[in-house]
Amino acid sequence: HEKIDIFKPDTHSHAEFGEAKSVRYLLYDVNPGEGFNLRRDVFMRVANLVKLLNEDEPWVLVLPPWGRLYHWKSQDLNQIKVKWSTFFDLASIREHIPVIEFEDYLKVMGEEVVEEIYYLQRYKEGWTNGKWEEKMDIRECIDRVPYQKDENDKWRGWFFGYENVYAKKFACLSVQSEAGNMKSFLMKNTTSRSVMLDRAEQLIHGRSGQHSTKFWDARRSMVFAKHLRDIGDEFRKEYLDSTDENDETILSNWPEMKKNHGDAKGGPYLSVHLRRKDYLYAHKEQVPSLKYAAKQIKELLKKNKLKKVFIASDCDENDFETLKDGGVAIIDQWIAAHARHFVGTYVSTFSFRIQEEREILGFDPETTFNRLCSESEEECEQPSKWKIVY
Ligand SMILES: C[C@@H]1O[C@H](OP(=O)(O)OP(=O)(O)OC[C@H]2O[C@@H](n3cnc4c(=O)[nH]c(N)nc43)[C@H](O)[C@@H]2O)[C@@H](O)[C@H](O)[C@@H]1O
Repeated sequence: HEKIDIFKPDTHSHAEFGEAKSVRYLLYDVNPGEGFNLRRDVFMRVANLVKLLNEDEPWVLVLPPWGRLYHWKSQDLNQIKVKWSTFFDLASIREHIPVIEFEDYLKVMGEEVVEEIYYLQRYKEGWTNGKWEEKMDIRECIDRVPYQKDENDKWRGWFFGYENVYAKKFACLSVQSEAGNMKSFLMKNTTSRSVMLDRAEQLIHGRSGQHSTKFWDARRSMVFAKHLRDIGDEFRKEYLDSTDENDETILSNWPEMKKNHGDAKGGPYLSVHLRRKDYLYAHKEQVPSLKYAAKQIKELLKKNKLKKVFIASDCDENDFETLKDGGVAIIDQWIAAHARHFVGTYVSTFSFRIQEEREILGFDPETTFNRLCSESEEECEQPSKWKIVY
């Protein structure tokens, strides 16, 4: 067994639970159609479930390798089985909860196995009398599930592209529940060393939603990997006259970093997240034409007395050769997060994650919770201000 330092001193150490309780592993996956930034949101929900579990039992969250993402179109790059450390700083995440990469999990298990899988689904009958009620029950599978039993009674599925992995047990679980309430299910109904929740996006934030410190602790722990931040910082310095010292955006170890709104000044540029592709038809009414976007950008530059603009976009002109698509997107987010003024795209989770990053850095919310409008909107409602709480 490879020795990996997954238990940080401030989380519960294995020894604290006594020898009787051995470490258990929670795995999860998300609906294949979901993009990178919604997946980050699902991570926060599952992370806080693991946080709760660790109050009673030592559980480690197994980070689902990235891959097969609908938006990652670069053909020539090998974009499956991508480790979390490619994008995030695991030491920072471990300040919140114990986590392990899937590859390391397989080494620890010594076998390519997931012991039990629960495929989360809705209730067939929907919400009864239209009221939200917390519940979960093992039920027949409603939709066709992406797991099949082979001739040796092994459950086969995607498993992030690891072809030999199998599960011993499989069931569909209807849920109408916030992530934290899975704790009692896991503690009462499962005993295996490893349990996987597929379609984890079915679980909602609930009480650990955007207004809670729990949400923000998980969010703050998701620090981008240093090698990506460095590329973003290099670009800021070279093209945007932006450094952390001048802009008052110095990042410290997240548990100690508590900024006030307005502490951060930001680099002397405007940043825009201009979402195109599927949004051009999915949100036709709220997404501007390029011409109208340009008009708004010009006005914002004038209003904020800025001369430079950084545009993050998924439009086709993007042509980066050596970085994985996820890496480029993170650098875009990083640079956009450091601007003096930001404007995003209607309901894009990509924009939401930039807004959160700016909250962490300590920007005035007025410079953050903004979006572009389309020419057809009579009232252009601006995004809700999800302010950081400590
Ligand atoms: C309609 C829904 O929209 C949701 O998208 P939305 O929230 O914007 O945000 P994401 O879930 O991140 O998905 C959008 C993906 O498109 C790329 N992308 C978008 N904007 C940029 C950008 O400025 N720069 C770069 N480099 N890449 C960008 C990137 O790969 C990103 O993860 C999706 O999660 C759902 O799957 C669904 O399609």
